[in-house]
Formats: sequence, C-alpha cells, structure tokens
Amino acid sequence: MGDVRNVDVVVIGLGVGGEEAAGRLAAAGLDVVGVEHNLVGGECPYWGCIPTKMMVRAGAALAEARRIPGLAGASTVQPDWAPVARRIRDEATDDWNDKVAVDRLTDKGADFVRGTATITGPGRVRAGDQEYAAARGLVIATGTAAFIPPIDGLAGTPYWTNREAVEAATLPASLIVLGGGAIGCEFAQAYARFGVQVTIVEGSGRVLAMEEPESSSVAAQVLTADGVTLRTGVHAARVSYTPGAAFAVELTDGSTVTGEKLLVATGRTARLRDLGLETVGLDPSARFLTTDDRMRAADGIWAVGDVTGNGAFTHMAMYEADIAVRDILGQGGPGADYRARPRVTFLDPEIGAVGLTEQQARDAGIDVRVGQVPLSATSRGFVHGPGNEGFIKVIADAGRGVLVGATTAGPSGGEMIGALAVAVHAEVPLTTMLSQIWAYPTFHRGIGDVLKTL
Ligand SMILES: Cc1cc2nc3c(=O)[nH]c(=O)nc-3n(C[C@H](O)[C@H](O)[C@H](O)COP(=O)(O)OP(=O)(O)OC[C@H]3O[C@@H](n4cnc5c(N)ncnc54)[C@H](O)[C@@H]3O)c2cc1C
Ligand SMILES: NC(=O)c1ccc[n+]([C@@H]2O[C@H](COP(=O)([O-])OP(=O)(O)OC[C@H]3O[C@@H](n4cnc5c(N)ncnc54)[C@H](O)[C@@H]3O)[C@@H](O)[C@H]2O)c1
Repeated sequence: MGDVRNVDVVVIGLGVGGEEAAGRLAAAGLDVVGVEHNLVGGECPYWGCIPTKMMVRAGAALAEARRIPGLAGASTVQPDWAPVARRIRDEATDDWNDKVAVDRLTDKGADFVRGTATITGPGRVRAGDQEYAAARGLVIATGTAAFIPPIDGLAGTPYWTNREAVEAATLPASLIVLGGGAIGCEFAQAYARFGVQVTIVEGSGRVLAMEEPESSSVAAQVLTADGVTLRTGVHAARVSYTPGAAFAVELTDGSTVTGEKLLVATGRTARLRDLGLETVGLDPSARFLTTDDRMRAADGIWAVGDVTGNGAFTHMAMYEADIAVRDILGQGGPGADYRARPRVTFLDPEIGAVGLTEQQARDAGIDVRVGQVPLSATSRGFVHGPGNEGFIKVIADAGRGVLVGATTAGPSGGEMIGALAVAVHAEVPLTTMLSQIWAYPTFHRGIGDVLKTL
C-alpha cells in the first residue's frame, strides 16, 4: 500500500456524469482524480445512446425507402447490417477504445486512474494500491447495469444485454426481447427492419408502460407494422437454452416463444454494491442514492447520473453533474428541478415527452385539462403521408393556466418536444402560448392546434 495521496476531489465512475464533473472541476483548477474501471464515457457512447441511435437511423433509412412506392416511384431495399456494425465500430466506439475520451479528460487537467474505486471512509477512496484523501469530497457517478430478473433457468445462459446487442457484428435470424421499455422497443424496431424476427415479451399490459397510453398504442402499431410480435401482459416463467440451437422462453400463460438470441431489457440496476457506501453511513442495498437539490448524498459526497434514480438519461447525468460542480466550486445557481424532465424514445415515429403524464397529473391532484390531436390531422402530418403516425398531447393545470406535461409522437417527435419543454420549464402562461405564431406547415405548428383543444 502506497502513501495516501491528498487531492481535492475523487470522482468515482467516468461515464457521462463523472467525466463531465471531473473535467469541469479539473478545468476550474482543482486537484481531481477520476477513477474508471471500464471505458471513460460510460454506457452512452459505447453501448447506449450513440450506437443505438446509429442503428435507429439506419433502420429509419430503410423504412423511408420502403415508403417510396405511392409517394415517389419504386424502390428495392436490401438491408445489410455490415455498414451499421462498421459505423458502430469505427465512428461511435473506436472499437471500444476510450483513448480519445481519456485524453479529453486529462487535457483538462484531471488525473485518470484505470481501476475499481472503493470508498474506505469519509473523503477516502482506494483504487488499486493507492489510497486517496479528498479534501472537498467525492462524486459518485457509477451508473447502472442491466437488471437481470431472477427467472428460472436464465442465469448461466448466453443471454444478451444491451452490450451484446450493440456489439453484434452479424444479426441473428430471430430475437426474443424481454422487456418492452425504451431499450427493448428501440432494439426491436431496429433489428426487425433488418429482417430479424423479433418477439417482445412485456410483463405489463403495454409497451412503453411509463409513458402515456397513446404512446404505447402508437409504439405497438408501428412495431407490429415492422413485423415485431408483441406479447404483453405475460411474464417469462422459465428460460432454457440449447447450445448451438435456440432459446425457449416459457411464458406465464403457458405458451412458449423461441429465438436464436435472447435480449434482457427489463430495466437497470444502480452500481452501488461493493462501493463501500457503509463506510460513510450510506445504505449499500438502497436502489438509488437519494440527494438534496445540490446533488449531495451525504456530507462531502455528491451523486450524479443514473445512480440518483431521477431518470436514466444522458441529459440528466449532465444536468446533475453541472449542479454538483457548481456546488463543489461554491458557484451557487439553481438547484435540481425535475418538473420539466424531457425524454425521447427513438422509435420511428419518435416519442418525445416532458413533465407529467395525464395520470401522474391527476394523481398529483392537479385540475387537469387535456388537449390532443392526431398528427395526421395537422397540415404537416397530412402532407407527410406515409410514416405520419403520431399525436400531440398536452396536459394543462387549469388552475394555474400552464402546461405540466406533454407528449409529441411523430417523425420529428424528439424535436417537437423542445418547445413544450420550454413551456413546462418556464411555466409559460397558456394565454401567451395561444397568442404565439407557429410557422406553417411545420410539425411543431401542431402545438398551436392542440392548445386550441384544451
Ligand atoms: C441501450 C441504451 C440506450 C440508451 N439511449 C439513451 C438515449 O438515447 N438518450 C439518453 O439520454 N440516454 C440513453 N441511455 C441512458 C444513458 O446511457 C445513461 O443515462 C447514461 O449513460 C448515464 O450516465 P452515468 O454517468 O450516470 O452512468 P454510466 O454511463 O453508466 O457510467 C458509469 C461509469 O462508472 C463506472 N464504474 C462503476 N463503478 C465503478 C467503480 N467502483 N470504480 C470505477 N468505475 C466504476 C462504470 O464502468 C461506468 O463507466 C441509454 C442507455 C442504454 C443502456
Ligand atoms: N431513448 C432514450 O432516452 C433511452 C433509450 C434506452 C434506454 N434509456 C434509459 O434506460 C432505462 C432503462 O430502459 P429499459 O427499457 O431497460 O427499462 P424500463 O424500466 O423502461 O423497461 C423495462 C420493462 O421491462 C418490463 N419487465 C420487467 N421485468 C420483466 C419480466 N420478467 N418479464 C417481462 N417484462 C419485464 C417492465 O414491465 C418494463 O416495461 C430507461 O428507463 C431510460 O431511462 C433511454
């Protein structure tokens, strides 16, 4: 064991949130050590957002080409996964090499340590043989891993998580997807568009169960149109695997689905075990780290990103890292405010959402008014024709005359939500929004249409 090294801050985990925090604190002149046992950048660039959105983009190109008949002539589409796999290797992940990210961090002045960090006491961290004493404190940004449900027979089989599904250089003939949340649905549509026979098994009654029921309906409609088989309202009871052959998943209704590969996409679990949280009075068996609005989990401990449970999204990790950095540097500024949390499920159509769903608003006792239009009833949706599935839904607090939530599903659903995120965040009065001019014929002009239905 070497001498204890005195520093200002140790950042544990250098995914999106940790890299942002470590880089910013180092650039501000603090003595910062960042510890990462896998790849700097974390899940998003290597196995999450970026490579999956490259798949989605490729699948959308195929789908758009298939829409040419009836719109613009004839098309023959021959899907080929090779360019997608190549792009993921060459452009997204550098073949899962983080040299660029490590350089980006150390260029800002942070010290980088490749290893597993363990907290050994207040302000104390061990990584390998080195012990660190952090005068200002620790930032915990250890993220999440795929949650593997305790299904009989599953452990020990070569099931996939998002990592193997991103790394696949060739596609299986068939894929069972356990879980119909954002991960399951995005992979299912992208794979199906390249000819894979996909079956989603979703335990709850609908896919995208966290979103508006209308979002689930649109998702189910387009997934089915892409050839995905949906089995909702049933759980996997037992999994078996025959080497070299296939997976068989027995469902709670007695039926069985088979597939060459099995992707487990049943949620995420925060990486908090074995971190030494008990040495600083925190519960290592907690699902997430609870923080105050400055991202403080305890005295001298900040937590940011997926580990806080405030929304497992890259933009949330960046948002929380910014708050923690400002707090550590004593810069003040606004604390965490989750009212206008945006999210986009990158299906075709994209399903953007912000703030509360209708049910969440009703459960919160809000005097709810709902406005809704199908996208096909808007001018741009009508012009768009094939591929115009979607809708805009807004949730208003009638008492305060402001929006508290919205969903925008459509070809540019992820872009449309931006305007409504501003409205929810800034509590723009509905009267102001109703007097706004919306450019014609954009998709976002549909927001003007939907406001009139409130
Ligand atoms: C398939 C998929 C698609 C996604 N798509 C999107 C999307 O389109 N948009 C979006 O906003 N979000 C998306 N996400 C979510 C996004 O990837 C995460 O919210 C984001 O990566 C969280 O960042 P983080 O820094 O909290 O954690 P992570 O990115 O998980 O980083 C945590 C890091 O900590 C390291 N670590 C853990 N424990 C230790 C330890 N003890 N010592 C040292 N290092 C440690 C890990 O190796 C990891 O690199 C997606 C996720 C998945 C899985
Ligand atoms: N576009 C994006 O921003 C994006 C994309 C992917 C992931 N993410 C993030 O990653 C998080 C995790 O995604 P996810 O899809 O894994 O989780 P999720 O929690 O959104 O969905 C998991 C689904 O699996 C179902 N499920 C759980 N156990 C089951 C079982 N035994 N059998 C059948 N179904 C079961 C649940 O009912 C749920 O609907 C998301 O919540 C999101 O924050 C974001």
